[in-house]
Amino acid sequence: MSNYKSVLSAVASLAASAMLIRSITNEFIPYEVIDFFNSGLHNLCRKFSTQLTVVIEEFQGISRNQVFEAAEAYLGTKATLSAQRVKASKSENDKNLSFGVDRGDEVNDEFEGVRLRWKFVCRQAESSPRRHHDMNASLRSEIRYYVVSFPKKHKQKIFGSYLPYVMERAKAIKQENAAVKLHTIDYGGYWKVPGVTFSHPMTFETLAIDAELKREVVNDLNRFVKGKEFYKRTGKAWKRGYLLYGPPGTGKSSLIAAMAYHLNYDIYDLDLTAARDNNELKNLILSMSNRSILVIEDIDCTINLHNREEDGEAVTNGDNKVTLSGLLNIIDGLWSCCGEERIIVFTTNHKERLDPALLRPGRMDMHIHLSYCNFSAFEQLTFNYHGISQHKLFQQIEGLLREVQVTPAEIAGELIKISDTREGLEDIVKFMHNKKMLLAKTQIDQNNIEDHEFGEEKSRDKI
Ligand SMILES: Nc1ncnc2c1ncn2[C@@H]1O[C@H](COP(=O)(O)OP(=O)(O)OP(=O)(O)O)[C@@H](O)[C@H]1O
Ligand SMILES: [Mg+2]
Repeated sequence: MSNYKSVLSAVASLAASAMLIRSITNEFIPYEVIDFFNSGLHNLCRKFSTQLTVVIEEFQGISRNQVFEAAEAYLGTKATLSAQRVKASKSENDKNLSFGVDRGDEVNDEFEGVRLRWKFVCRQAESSPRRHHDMNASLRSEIRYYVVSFPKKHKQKIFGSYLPYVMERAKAIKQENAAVKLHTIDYGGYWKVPGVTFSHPMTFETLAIDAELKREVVNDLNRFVKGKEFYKRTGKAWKRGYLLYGPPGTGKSSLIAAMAYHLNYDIYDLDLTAARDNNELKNLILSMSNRSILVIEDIDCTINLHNREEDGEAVTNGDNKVTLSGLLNIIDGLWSCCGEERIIVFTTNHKERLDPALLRPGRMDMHIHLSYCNFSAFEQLTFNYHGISQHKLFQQIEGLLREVQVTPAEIAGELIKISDTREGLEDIVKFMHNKKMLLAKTQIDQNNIEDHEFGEEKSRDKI
């Protein structure tokens, strides 16, 4: 017992002496000297450690450190796997929930066999005289940084491959989570900032076009986004042009929406009549962001695209001085030398009305014909609207679709009226029969008119 007491009193007196020494040193020994001893001890420990620790501070001067931002996004995806506490958040412009590491928490990661340990550190900013030289730190109430530790011998791999990988992954995570934005032109001739969240309901899953054509388009887009190396190797600008043509209501605008969602690219909807002249058009193109789709709808209507030779100085569309040569210069010149990962889409109901210069091979990489509804598109529509993929009337409808030209928009319009598909599909058959009869009648009328005119001509000849 006495032994126990003496041990206790020895510990107490040791602690008291330590406190005393500490307060004396704090009072009388300058900070610089304490720092010197502390860092000496620290350096000694570091020399013998096999681990290397990298500190990633939140700020770099007044701007945010991009490595810190990347770590924040990247670790969010890891946090749900190994952290004790996870932060969840979502802003209006995000599609999904984002997760983050909570203060003081640790996350494990592994890269090509190397184990890494991340920690998110937050501490109160000191207002001690020692920190006054650091104006930013003294203005902030909290200092935040990540530390990542890993075996020293893998330094090269971590700096050369892992950290760049974290940056790349973070970029992709942010892009995946950002909602698609639609940009239109304001009165001053600039893109409205910020764009509005694009919420068209169409995706490639719901788009009803020929199944083979759909596959072709999706594959083409996938090749394009993965083509960074290809475009670099071949010296081609990382751009792609699509011309969508076909009658009204066949899904041209719907296809653009599906493309934007598939790629997660913003849409820049360029109304050529809203741009005052070629110069304004140039500025608009220059101020677009990468990973975006420039859309020019109804190109045959918004600009007089004929008479290329004349349009150099001509006022082609009322007061609008945007010309075909201006547009072509942009596609060939500016468009191809600024920015990357960009898509341009033209739509028209009348491909035959476009100037051949616009259709020249190499100008628009892919011409996509959106046509009347075929059976594969019909099946997709009935599935979208009523969740059915089989029906006794399908065979009859398949036959009718070969004879009658109906647009997907018309079929969609009929399907939406139906409440009970068993009965309702009869109405669609009726609708197509009516169209067929109308078509036959117009054909007969047309023939009668032609016969009549021919008859009149003949009798004139006789006279
Ligand atoms: N291929 C399709 N798949 C699914 N729905 C379609 C399709 N085509 C048309 N629709 C329906 O019809 C509506 C109009 O289609 P959309 O605006 O895409 O046609 P468009 O070809 O752009 O016509 P326009 O030439 O008049 O601009 C869409 O909102 C959609 O509901
Ligand atoms: Mg359209």
